[in-house]
Amino acid sequence: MTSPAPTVAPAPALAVAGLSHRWGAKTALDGVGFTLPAGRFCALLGPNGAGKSTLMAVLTGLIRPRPGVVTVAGVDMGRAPRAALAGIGVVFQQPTQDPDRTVAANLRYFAALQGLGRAETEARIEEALTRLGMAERAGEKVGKLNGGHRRRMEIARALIHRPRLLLLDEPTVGLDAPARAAITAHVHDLAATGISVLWATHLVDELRDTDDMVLLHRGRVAAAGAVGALRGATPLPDWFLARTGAAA
Ligand SMILES: Nc1ncnc2c1ncn2[C@@H]1O[C@H](COP(=O)(O)OP(=O)(O)OP(=O)(O)O)[C@@H](O)[C@H]1O
Repeated sequence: MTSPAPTVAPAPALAVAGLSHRWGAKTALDGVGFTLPAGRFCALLGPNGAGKSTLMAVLTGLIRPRPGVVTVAGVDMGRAPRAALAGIGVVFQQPTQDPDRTVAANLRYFAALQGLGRAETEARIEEALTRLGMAERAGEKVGKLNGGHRRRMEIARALIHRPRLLLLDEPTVGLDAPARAAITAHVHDLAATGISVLWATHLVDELRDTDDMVLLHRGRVAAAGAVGALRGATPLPDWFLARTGAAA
C-alpha cells in the first residue's frame, strides 16, 4: 500500500517576522510580524506616523531588515535580495513619470530596465494597461492624463514584470473620490486574479470586509486578520478610532 504524497502548503506571498527599525532615537517599527497569504488583498492600515512608509521601505529593499526577517514567496530578502525583489511590483507614494512622453513610452522605459525584449515588451504593456482599464490611453502623453489615470498607469508599470506581490504606498493620495474608488476596485480585481496585494492607507473606506488587514499603530501590529471578523458589528471608522485615537 502506498501512502499519499504529503501536501506542502505554498509559502505565503509575504512573511515578516521580528522586524524593527529606528530612525535615530525614534522607533518606527517595533517587532512587526505578519503573513500575507497568496492571492489576498491586505490593507496595511495605520494613522499618520504609524510606520507604514518605513515598513514599505524595508519591503522594497531600501532599508535592510535588521533585526527582522522578510520573505517573499519563501525567498529571504536579507539573503537573496535580488530574487526576492524580482517577485515584487511597487507603487511608491511619490509618482515618477515623464509627463512629456506617452503612457506606452513610459512603460517601455521601465520594461527595458527589466531586460525585456521588444516583442515581449509590447505584449506586456498591452496586458498591464488592459488590466487597469487603460489600454486606449497607451498613446496619450502622461502630462495630459488626470491624476487617477496617471496612478493607474503607475500600477500598470508595476505589473510589467508579472510580479506575484504588489506593494502600494498610499496610492490614492491626492485623488478625488471617483478616482479613488476606481483604483481601489481595479486593485481588488487584480487580487482576485491571484496577485497578492499590500495596500498601505489611512483611509478605511478603501477596505472591504472580505479583505485582510494589518493595523499598524506606533510601529507595532495592533491587529491582524479579516476586516469583517475584526470589526464585527462596529463601523470601521469607529473601530479604527477606538484603537488608534485617530479619525479615519
Ligand atoms: N527618514 C526619517 N528620518 C527620521 N524619522 C523618520 C523618517 N521617516 C519616518 N520617520 C519617523 O518614523 C515614524 C514612522 O513614520 P512613517 O513615515 O513610516 O509612518 P507612516 O505610517 O507612513 O506615516 P504617514 O502616513 O504620515 O506617511 C514617524 O514618527 C516619523 O516621523
